[in-house]
Amino acid sequence: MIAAVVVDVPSGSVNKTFDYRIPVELEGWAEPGMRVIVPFGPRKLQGFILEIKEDSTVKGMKNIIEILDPLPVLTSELIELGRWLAENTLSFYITAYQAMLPAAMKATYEKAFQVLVPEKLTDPIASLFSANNEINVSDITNENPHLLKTLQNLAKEGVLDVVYKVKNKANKKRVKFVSLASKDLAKDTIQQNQKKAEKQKALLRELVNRPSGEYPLQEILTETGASHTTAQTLVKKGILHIEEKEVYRDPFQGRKMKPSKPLPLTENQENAIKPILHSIENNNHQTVLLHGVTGSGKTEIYLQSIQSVLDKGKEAIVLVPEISLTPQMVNRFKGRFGSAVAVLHSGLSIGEKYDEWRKILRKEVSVVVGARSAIFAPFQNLGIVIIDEEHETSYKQEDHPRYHARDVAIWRGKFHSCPIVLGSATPALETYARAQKGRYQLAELAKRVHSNPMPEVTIIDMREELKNGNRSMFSKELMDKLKTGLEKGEQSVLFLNRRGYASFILCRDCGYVAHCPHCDISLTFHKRYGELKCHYCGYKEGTPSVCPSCSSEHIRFFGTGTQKVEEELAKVLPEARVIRMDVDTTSKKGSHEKLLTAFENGEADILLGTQMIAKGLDFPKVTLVGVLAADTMLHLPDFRASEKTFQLLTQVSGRAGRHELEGKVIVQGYDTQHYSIQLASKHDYHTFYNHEMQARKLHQYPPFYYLGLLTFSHPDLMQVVDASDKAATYLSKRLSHDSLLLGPVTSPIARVKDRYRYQVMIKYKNEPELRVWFEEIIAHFQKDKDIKDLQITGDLNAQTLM
Ligand SMILES: Nc1ncnc2c1ncn2[C@@H]1O[C@H](COP(=O)(O)OP(=O)(O)OP(=O)(O)O)[C@@H](O)[C@H]1O
Ligand SMILES: [Zn+2]
Ligand SMILES: [Zn+2]
Repeated sequence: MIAAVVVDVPSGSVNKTFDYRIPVELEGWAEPGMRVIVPFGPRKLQGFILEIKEDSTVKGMKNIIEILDPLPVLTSELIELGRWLAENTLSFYITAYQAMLPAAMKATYEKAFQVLVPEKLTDPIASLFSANNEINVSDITNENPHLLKTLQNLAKEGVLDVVYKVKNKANKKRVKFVSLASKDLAKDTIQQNQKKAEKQKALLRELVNRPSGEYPLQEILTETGASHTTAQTLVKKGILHIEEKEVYRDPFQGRKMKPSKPLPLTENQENAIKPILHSIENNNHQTVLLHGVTGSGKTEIYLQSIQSVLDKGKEAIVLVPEISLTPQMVNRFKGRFGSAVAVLHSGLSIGEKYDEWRKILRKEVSVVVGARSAIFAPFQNLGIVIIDEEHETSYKQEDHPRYHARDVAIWRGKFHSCPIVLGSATPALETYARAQKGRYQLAELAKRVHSNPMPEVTIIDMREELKNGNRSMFSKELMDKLKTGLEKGEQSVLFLNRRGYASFILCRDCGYVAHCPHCDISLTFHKRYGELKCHYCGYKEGTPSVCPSCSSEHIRFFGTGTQKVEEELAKVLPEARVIRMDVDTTSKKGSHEKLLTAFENGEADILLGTQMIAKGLDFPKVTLVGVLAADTMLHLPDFRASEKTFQLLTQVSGRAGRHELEGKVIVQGYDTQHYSIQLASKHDYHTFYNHEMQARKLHQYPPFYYLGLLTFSHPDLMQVVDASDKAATYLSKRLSHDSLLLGPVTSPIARVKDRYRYQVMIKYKNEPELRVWFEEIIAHFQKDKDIKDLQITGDLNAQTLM
């Protein structure tokens, strides 16, 4: 039998399957979807069997060396999905398949020298191989590049051999345990009064004082302050034993989950869940947009839909944006479905992720809650996919393969004839437009559960505050409300929008922000050249020293950090207990959860934070939400700036007054007249939608046009300019006249890691050949040996241009 294998070489010329013979001893075992190790040139590579067939026309076929999996890790559905994914995202097949699997299953490769003719080796080389017949190349290069040359020469002479090894990343969790070789020996060592070895003695004393047995090495080291080297020294002296053992990983070990029962649905919820249940019962595919205001009970609808899927013996995937994948969120699903739930998110270690994923493959769970890549969960009887906060940009992967989880979900929904539910209080414009056209079914929840009102929003113009002599970052009203909240023992959330920090200039007196005259986006400030620049069309102008609109000198770069806000709070409200949540305070594993739990338990009065506190939080005692600098994001060089601002303000406001206590929101900003701020304060999605659609139509942006984007990067600016120029010319000859070609221009991020970046943008409605042209361009430059280091990425449906 023959296996068609796609191998782990992400390159254009290898982007196909290769035929390998299945050796007799592996016949009957090999199946499509299994990982294998195959010879490829001089190397050994990991690959996936995509197909098993009777024969092949290939001459001189080699044998499969090894099969890595007892069962296929890619189901036949995923094999098909991978093909579609690779083709539609302009990725290599191998990249698409690897994206579907946990990182632990990706191979790493090792090159090593092995001794062929030991007699010909002289010292010191011979001694290198004394312990083992083999040395990894990676072990040498770091320490001694000179030695590498010697070994390479020996390999040329045939004294050494070069072998390629495939490593599986550690799949099982291993922990080092330490024990004493003999207690007496340890005691003797402690007695010797050697001054230097204090740490060694401390370590031994710790173990002597404990009941004999093994202890996790890390625990002992932490306890005694000794280092790994100290422990190793004692092992060499024969006083200690260290042994690695396997332990089981459970990210939710020892965590208490509050069990929950289905709630009787409100009338609104009853209506909204109908189309979903209908699709489940009739086994037909349907995409349902669940548009429900914050606190309208969307989650309860998700839970009950999942229940009916489980009742039919099917499985469910729930996607949640990474930053709202909080323990609170997970508990809502674990509380209802208990151990039937697996969780996949980036906070887990590679191994924990792998373990959770295996539970899915082994059918030990039937619900998975996770971030973007959980859409590839290898369920075989999928009954529903729910995408919460469907408008979130993190559902689009901005690296190969550039897929959008929403598109993959719909593909799988068609395959399994099951519903896809897109939930949001602020659906993406594209999504709502499709619902209006009837391509998606629309279900709306216009009211909060129990009809408690949406919080009242007050907009404060900080220019006015400045005029009235208030130079602080808090408006008078926000200060007053913070104080009242403190007195009443209620909680407040302060939100600082950090996106767009210092990248544009703003007049503190009149709110003026420089815009491109051609593109309807703000100009980006480039400190190095002291100029303002448009990242879409290349327009530029000098930085003004006075405001062009009101001649004020208070024109400056905008930006304030959370830390500064915290300091200011300590000055003006010293009695308030503040928890600050930003990248700095949450970088340690588990700290995110700790801070939220502390706030939930009332250990603080104010939660101050960035984007990460905007979503999903459901705290009963929060009555006030303050938004500092609501408008910073409006000025990002992004055609979605208004949409993102509206979404964010709506989300943040939605954190207030979700339960018995009434909520209040104060939004501060400079450009407060902007429709996205005004309409968010009125909780008016529909007007916003209509307004924004007009703007998009006028400026030819999605959802009226798709954006195709080709990005070029190279360390040499001239190469990038030249290549992008050629590509633009190539495309301009082929594009239909309904399409628009923009550029080449520098990318919004003009240089990354010393590589210059240029882009060509195509706005198009229907361009069926575009994928082929992109592929041709990419292939053309790959063949050109002179510009070897040129990287080109293509995206047929770019979500952002940043
Ligand atoms: N039918 C119901 N009866 C009683 N309480 C309910 C019902 N449905 C939901 N709730 C409660 O109402 C609150 C808000 O619901 P939920 O968090 O699901 O809203 P949401 O629409 O997901 O909000 P957001 O988009 O802001 O996250 C929750 O505390 C939830 O337990
Ligand atoms: Zn001004
Ligand atoms: Zn422009």
